[in-house]
Amino acid sequence: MRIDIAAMGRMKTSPEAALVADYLDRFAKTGRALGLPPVQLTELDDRKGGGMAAEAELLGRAAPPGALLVMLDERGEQPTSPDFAARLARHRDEARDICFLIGGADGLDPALRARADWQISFGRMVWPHMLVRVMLAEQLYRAATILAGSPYHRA
Ligand SMILES: C[S@@+](CC[C@H](N)C(=O)[O-])C[C@H]1O[C@@H](n2cnc3c(N)ncnc32)[C@H](O)[C@@H]1O
Repeated sequence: MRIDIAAMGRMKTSPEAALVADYLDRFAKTGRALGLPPVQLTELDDRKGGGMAAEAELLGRAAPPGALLVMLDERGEQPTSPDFAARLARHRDEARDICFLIGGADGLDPALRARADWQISFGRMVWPHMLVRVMLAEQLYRAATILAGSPYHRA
């Protein structure tokens, strides 16, 4: 199994970048004993400014062939953290690769969204894509702690 995040835009040195690195590091450490691999983050730039369609092309190419495509979108499902953890464990047990896709300022192209195996929303409000990376990294770490039975997730 591999777990990827493919996201539009490059994070410079910033509080968001530090948080993403910290949560992904914690995920790697907690996930090791659970058979969950470290997350690979791919940052994508559309230098030619080709819009959503060009971004969709880049995001689609960044996903490993055959990976489950999980798209972050405010119109998606809103799973609970334990549901998210259970789904992660299911795909680990199936040895299925997972690729999370996060759009840029204009969002994910509808044609790309039509290819999603799962669309996840962090609420109906729109968040800046860099914060969505932080939230996803935190939820991955939270999922690992839930699967490990550690007390981080108290709900
Ligand atoms: C600034 S948002 C783009 C918003 C865009 N106007 C749209 O309609 O999709 C950039 C990216 O952040 C992610 N995102 C923003 N809000 C989200 C939310 N509430 N839940 C999940 N992902 C979200 C999505 O991947 C989105 O493509």
